Amino acid sequence: LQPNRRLKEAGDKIPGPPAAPIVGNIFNFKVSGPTFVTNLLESQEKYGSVYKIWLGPTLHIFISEPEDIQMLLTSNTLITKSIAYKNLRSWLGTGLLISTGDLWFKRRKAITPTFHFKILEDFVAVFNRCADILVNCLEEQVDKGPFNITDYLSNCALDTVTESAMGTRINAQTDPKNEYVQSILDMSHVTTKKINNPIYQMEPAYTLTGTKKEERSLLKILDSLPDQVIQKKKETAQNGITKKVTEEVEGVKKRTAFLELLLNMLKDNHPAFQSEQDVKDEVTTFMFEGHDTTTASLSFTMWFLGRHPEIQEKVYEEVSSIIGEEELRQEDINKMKYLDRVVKESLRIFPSVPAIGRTVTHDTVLPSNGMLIPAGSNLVAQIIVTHRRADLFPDPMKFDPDRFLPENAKGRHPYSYVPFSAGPRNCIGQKFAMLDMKAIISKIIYNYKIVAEEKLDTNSALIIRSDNSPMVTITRRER
Ligand code: HEM
Repeated sequence: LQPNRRLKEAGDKIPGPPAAPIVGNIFNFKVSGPTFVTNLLESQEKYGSVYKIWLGPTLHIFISEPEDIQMLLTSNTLITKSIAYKNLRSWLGTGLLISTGDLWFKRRKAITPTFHFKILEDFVAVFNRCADILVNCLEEQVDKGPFNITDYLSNCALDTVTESAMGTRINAQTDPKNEYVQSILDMSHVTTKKINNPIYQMEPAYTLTGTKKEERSLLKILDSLPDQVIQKKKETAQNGITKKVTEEVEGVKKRTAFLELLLNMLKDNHPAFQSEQDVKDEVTTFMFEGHDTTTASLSFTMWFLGRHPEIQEKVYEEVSSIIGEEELRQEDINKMKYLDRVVKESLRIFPSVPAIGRTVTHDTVLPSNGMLIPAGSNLVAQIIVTHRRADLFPDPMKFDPDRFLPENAKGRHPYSYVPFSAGPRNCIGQKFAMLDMKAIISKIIYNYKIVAEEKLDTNSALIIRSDNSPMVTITRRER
């Protein structure tokens, strides 16, 4: 549990909160929970734009200068995720988010074509269908007073990713017995408990804890949905149905790209997919990454729109000039320029992934101040802190979508805004997410007027989410 001497010496030169022997900062610096973001912002204020904490023997160096973030994210060598991600392994296995080296490279190369814009065009039809179901589900809340809209949004986001990328319909929105969404939330909390406690890093000790027991039972639920999804897909593939582009499988038009491709690669003995577990790890990763981040961002955007009626009206005006009798297509969604800025601004103040970390595999120097970052430490890009810096975004907590008008963004460092990360390990689902979210929001605002209560509680466990909020009231728009 002692850091090596070199790490200790380099760490001692970097400012940071006082660390206790052995445990370091685990009691005075929580890397999750409701105070996480304030913690980051206050530490930045107190120690400057580069500071460190010790979690047991591991050194974590936090950065927020755009040029330092650029160095980290564009590096082709600093691609190994930080030690904290190890705690996700029991759940996400070798999936793209946490794998590294040659395996990550092969997988990324194999999966990238499945997010081609032509495939996304087919996915947009799914986003439309799921958003229409959401609008119907919300009908039960019209004029009924405040309710938490996040529950509706998360089931919709889960339906869109499962039906599009996996080609399987699970009807999360209309099936009340779905434990998966809650289990993801619980598993995120288990994972951050593990990150916060270095004792939990020692497997024999961790095995004896209640947290491990909770993890085991959650994994049973979290494993079962990807299993079902793969099984359903394999059955339809055996029937030869998936080969026909216009064919329908259980009422779902064949639009599969991702999972079908993975199963084909497994059949063809592709070096990136050697076992069924490899496929399952990716399905689990994409179902988690593909719906949880999107849900969080949708919830925050709904809150902002519900608090800013004038901005909501501008969105309404824009979407009602585009939505018509026909299904929305990709080009229609791309025309929603104002809504695009609204979502971007919401992701600035609440980036679903508030910070990302890399293991420093070789000594590295920070461009902003020439500080040595030693091999063996972890660098953490505090996306949320950078997004809220007043020197980069004046009056940072003001919700102002027009910050993203090209004329207003001129001169801003390109790495001062990175909600989807950047460089070789950027978010593979960025375009997917923007189309999905814009389709969903446009349909909600086209049909309903939203008013949100002021209270918004946030909580961080891997990603930043709204906690039991936003509470909103909806009324039907008459046209
Ligand atoms: C608002 C929505 C989203 C946000 C803000 C977001 C953000 C991010 C960020 C910041 C990363 C980098 C994480 C890191 O370096 O540790 C990432 C990676 C990733 N995202 Fe997203 N994401 C979103 C939606 C999606 C969707 C819809 C999918 C899939 C359909 C997806 C799949 C992934 C995957 C697989 C990775 C790992 C990529 C790699 O390491 O090669 N994300 N995302």
